[in-house]
Amino acid sequence: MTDFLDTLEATIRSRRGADPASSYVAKLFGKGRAKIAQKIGEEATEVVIAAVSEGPQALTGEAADLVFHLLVLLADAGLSLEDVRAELRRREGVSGIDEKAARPA
Ligand SMILES: N=c1c2ncn([C@@H]3O[C@H](COP(=O)(O)OP(=O)(O)OP(=O)(O)O)[C@@H](O)[C@H]3O)c2ncn1[C@@H]1O[C@H](COP(=O)(O)O)[C@@H](O)[C@H]1O
Repeated sequence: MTDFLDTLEATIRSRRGADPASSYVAKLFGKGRAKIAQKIGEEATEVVIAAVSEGPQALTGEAADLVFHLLVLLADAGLSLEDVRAELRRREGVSGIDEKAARPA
C-alpha cells in the first residue's frame, strides 16, 4: 500500500524542472538548497510558536508545512522518506541513551 506521504514525495520529485510559475515546489527547487533549508528553520519556528501559544489546529497546520518542506529538502539532497524510515528502524534496536550509537557512522 502506498502511503500518502510517498505519493506527495513522488509529486515533489516530479516538479524538478517544472515551470516555477505554476509550481511552488519547482520555484523552491530553483531557489536552491540554502533557501530550502532556511524554509525549514522558518517553518520549525512556526511549529514552536503554535505549540506554545496557539491551538491544536494551528499546530497541525504548521506541522504539515514543516513536513512538506522537509520532503522538499530531502528530495533536493537526493534523499527520500525511505532513507529516514530506514534510519529510524535502525535506531529501534539501539539504546536511546547512547547517542553516539544512534548516529550513522
Ligand atoms: N503540500 C503542499 C504545501 N504545503 C505548503 N505549501 C506552500 O508552502 C508555502 C508556505 O508559505 P510561506 O508563507 O512560508 O511561503 P511563501 O511566502 O508562499 O513563499 P516563500 O517565498 O517564503 O518560499 C505556501 O506557498 C504554501 O502554498 C505547499 N505547496 C504545495 N504542496 C503540495 O505539493 C505538491 C506540488 O505542489 P506544486 O509544486 O505547487 O504543484 C502538491 O501536491 C501540493 O498540494
